[in-house]
Amino acid sequence: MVHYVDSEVSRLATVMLHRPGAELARLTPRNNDSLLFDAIPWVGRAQEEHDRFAAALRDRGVEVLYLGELLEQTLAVAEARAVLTDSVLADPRLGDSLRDRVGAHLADLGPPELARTLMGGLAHEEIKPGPGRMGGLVYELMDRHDFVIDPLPNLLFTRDSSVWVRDRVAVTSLAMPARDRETTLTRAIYTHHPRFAGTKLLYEPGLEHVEGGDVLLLAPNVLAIGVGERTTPAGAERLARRVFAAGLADTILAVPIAQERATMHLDTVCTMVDVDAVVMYPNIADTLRAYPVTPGYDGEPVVGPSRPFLDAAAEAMGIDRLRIIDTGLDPVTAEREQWDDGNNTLAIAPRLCVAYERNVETNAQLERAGIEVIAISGSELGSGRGGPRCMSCPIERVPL
Ligand SMILES: NC(=O)NCCC[C@H](N)C(=O)O
Repeated sequence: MVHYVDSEVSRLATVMLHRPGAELARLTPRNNDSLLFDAIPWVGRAQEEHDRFAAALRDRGVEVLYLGELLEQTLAVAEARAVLTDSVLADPRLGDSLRDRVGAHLADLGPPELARTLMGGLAHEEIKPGPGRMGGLVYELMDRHDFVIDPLPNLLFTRDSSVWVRDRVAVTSLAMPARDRETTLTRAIYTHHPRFAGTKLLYEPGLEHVEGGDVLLLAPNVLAIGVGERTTPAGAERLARRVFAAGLADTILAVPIAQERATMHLDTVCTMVDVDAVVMYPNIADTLRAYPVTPGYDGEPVVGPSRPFLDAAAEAMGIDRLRIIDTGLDPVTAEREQWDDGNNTLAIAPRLCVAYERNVETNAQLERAGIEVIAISGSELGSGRGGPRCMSCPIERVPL
């Protein structure tokens, strides 16, 4: 199997998506903020929207892998099952008595039900009764709707929990507690699923925070890493060190972005739509800066002075200039469409991208610039604040 990605825009051959399921039905007005959703999605409609997204990719010859199916197949491997079960049982909130009871519940589940539970969580009222399995004080003091295993509604955004750089995969280190456990699943898939046998990990959970939405493969030897609400400077530095040690790039641009929800990742303000073009939030285009990081003689990252991002990117990519296509037409439309993931396009070939249909002005700008847009509906999917790029983890692109 070929698993190789060295650009944002070359022809997409294989991608990992996650069809949203029971974990979205866990969202309520009481927990949606902490679970990082801005509204309560209509689950059935979100699934329809997602199915159309997947169909649009398949229609263009892209192989779509589903995280849920890969997880289920991974759980057939005894070691993976043990690792993943232990990871939820390690939660200190459980206490020993409830841990025993939850452990017995999980032990009774086959791979499909266990996969559903690891993704969708487990509520107090769903634990199977059993002789001698009481659950102790923790169980008694919980509300019946409380989670014994938290659901993972943001699995939908497969971009963030792993990112491929050439033939290696970085299993990331997610910053928000609501997403922390996602990488136990992606790590198990890449480590134990037969399809990924022999894959080398470039990064691991538990290291300094890095999220995939902050990593852009600007050109085969050039990465941009957003540093803001999610990826920390220490995370960018650690990833740079590892990328250099593996010889995967010769320049990394560390790009500070505002630490706000609207700009939680670099791909919320800028994504590539051609080898030399990005769709970008105009309100920051002139102020965005980059610190070029290159390998020193001993492989240690050497940091250069900060420069305007667009200049630094063009120079590192070896092109005259990076073309910019603006979000929206005016500052207010741009702000609205940036919030609704107008910048968050998924290129499936140079000058061909998937985007949310609601961002009418941005999509028109793209078309005017010669970029074909496959418009998908995302009224429900977007309630988690992520667009087509966030919802996709490219696993193979034809090398440029
Ligand atoms: N790359 C991205 O921008 N991903 C979107 C993640 C949205 C999710 N609700 C989160 O807050 O992490």
